Amino acid sequence: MRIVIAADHNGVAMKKRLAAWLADRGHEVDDRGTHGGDVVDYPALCASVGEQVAGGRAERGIVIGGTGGGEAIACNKIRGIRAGLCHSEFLAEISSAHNRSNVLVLGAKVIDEEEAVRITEVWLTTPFKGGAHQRRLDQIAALERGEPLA
Ligand SMILES: O=P(O)(O)OC[C@H]1O[C@@H](O)[C@H](O)[C@@H]1O
Repeated sequence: MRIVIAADHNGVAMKKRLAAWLADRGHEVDDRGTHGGDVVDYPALCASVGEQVAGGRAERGIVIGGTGGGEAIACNKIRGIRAGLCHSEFLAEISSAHNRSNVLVLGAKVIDEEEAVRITEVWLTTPFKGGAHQRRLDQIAALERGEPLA
């Protein structure tokens, strides 16, 4: 799978750990930065990841921040992105099974690197359930297009 990843200054070490773990598992990793310790603003990183995924150039995206709260808001502004902020394996499972999230958001101030690996594994391997969840995703897509819901 081609996976695009980014982090702000809070998540550089966690991004490095996840990128190595993903590469070890055979994924192609597109690292969009940031790479150093300087403070950066996360919205452009979120846009970079989101545009790659929404444009079909990556199958999934991962964004790491401090809490991930701002990153989730920013990622979900990109049309076609369903970003899930997941700080447990349960949340990751539901995010994939129900929400078919195509971007995983993590907070490096909330979870440690080993938790991040476990959460990512669950998120990547849990299949979407479809059914009623697809109907709800279709409704979300209609909201995104500015269409009224019945
Ligand atoms: O590290 P500072 O700049 O204080 O705060 C940025 C973080 O605040 C949260 O919205 C995001 O998770 C972002 O990473």
